[in-house]
Amino acid sequence: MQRLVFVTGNAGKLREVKAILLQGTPIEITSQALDIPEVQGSTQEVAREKCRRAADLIGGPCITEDTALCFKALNGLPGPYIKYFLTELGHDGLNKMLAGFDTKDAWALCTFAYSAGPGTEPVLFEGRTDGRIVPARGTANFGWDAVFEAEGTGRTYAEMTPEDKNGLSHRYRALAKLKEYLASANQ
Ligand SMILES: O=c1nc[nH]c2c1ncn2[C@H]1C[C@H](O)[C@@H](COP(=O)(O)OP(=O)(O)OP(=O)(O)O)O1
Ligand SMILES: [Mg+2]
Repeated sequence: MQRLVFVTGNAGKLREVKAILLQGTPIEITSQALDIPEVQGSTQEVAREKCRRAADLIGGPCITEDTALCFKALNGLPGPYIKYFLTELGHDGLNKMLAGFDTKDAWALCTFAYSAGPGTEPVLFEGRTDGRIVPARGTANFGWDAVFEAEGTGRTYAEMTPEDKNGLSHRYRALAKLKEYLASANQ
């Protein structure tokens, strides 16, 4: 059994990561809720730096995760800053940001970072799910789930069962790569 500390302050992320990883992996996730300061920059820079700081804080191997929500009309913004946009503007405000643009296309991007311990360079695993921004639909219990309609489904994440979301989400796709990496590193 491989033990990994997932450093996150977000209960929704932890719930989904546990559900996805339970499907046949010898990885046990424990978590520490630390709110790590996040630098500005590309999604990769943000992810690397957060993981470095987390490894320093816990003094051992860990994973961290960053989620970006990227609007095509805005060249990928808000991207890694979506948390602040969501807090300040809400679901309605995110829709209004796109009012003057023809395309509501968007993508959700998840970046897991794995650090083998303090002083090591984090390795990144990205997963992306395409979709578009729509007026809120469904049970809004996690972040921007209600305003993100996943391509080809006609449903927002908030209208899906957890199983359906976890079968096609940005997080699921990134975790699949992390799982594969950990499995081969363990041989
Ligand atoms: O699947 C998702 N469906 C809907 N909303 C989501 C999802 N995943 C993250 N979110 C939200 C949480 C936060 O408002 C922002 C990401 O910000 P982000 O810094 O990565 O997360 P966080 O600060 O809440 O937790 P952490 O302690 O792991 O950094 O998007
Ligand atoms: Mg954060």
